[in-house]
Amino acid sequence: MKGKRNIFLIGPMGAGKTTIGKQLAQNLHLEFVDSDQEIEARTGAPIDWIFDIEGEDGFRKREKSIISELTQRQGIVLATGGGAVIESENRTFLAGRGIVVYLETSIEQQVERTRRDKRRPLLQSSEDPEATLVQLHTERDKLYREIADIVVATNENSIKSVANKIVSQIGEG
Ligand SMILES: Nc1ncnc2c1ncn2[C@@H]1O[C@H](COP(=O)(O)OP(=O)(O)OP(=O)(O)O)[C@@H](O)[C@H]1O
Ligand SMILES: O=C(O)C1=C[C@@H](O)[C@@H](O)[C@H](O)C1
Ligand SMILES: [Mg+2]
Repeated sequence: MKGKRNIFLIGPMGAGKTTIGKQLAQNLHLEFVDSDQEIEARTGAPIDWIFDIEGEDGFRKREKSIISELTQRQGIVLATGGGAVIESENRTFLAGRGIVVYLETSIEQQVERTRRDKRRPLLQSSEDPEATLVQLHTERDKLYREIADIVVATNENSIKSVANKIVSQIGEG
């Protein structure tokens, strides 16, 4: 059934997965879910605390369990964490259970959009956030592309126009 399909947004920090995901869910009358927010709600602690106390490994275990669960739902727009694609089982679930949309953004935009945010420990702990973003892009771009059904640039476009672009590309517009 058409209304039951899922849309999974992937891409780096600051690509707009959370922001655009909310708009897209509204446009398509689907439920919006954000894996980072679900992890925080269930753990009862913000992401930077989880990283401090359990390390990145602990966070990735929680993320794996959430992605496995959320991708079994139907009719959702899921904004994933920027590093969700690192884990091969997450890639399998995302690719197999919905339409995967890679939101692509320049490093400059990522730097700008994440500058004021204090909830991204990989950038907070870095002396050179731009270099960290370049490094992450080098490691992850191929993983995003491996599972993406469509790739959408979010650089110059407003949130609404990116959401509209996704709707027309996935064929519901
Ligand atoms: N197309 C856009 N135009 C202008 N601002 C944007 C756009 N997309 C996102 N932003 C802004 O950039 C910031 C980061 O966006 P957002 O939190 O949605 O990114 P994200 O991909 O969910 O990142 P993360 O992986 O860290 O969760 C927000 O303040 C948001 O309002
Ligand atoms: O790119 C990443 O590895 C991360 C992105 C965020 O969405 C969070 O999931 C967390 O800060 C890690
Ligand atoms: Mg987000």
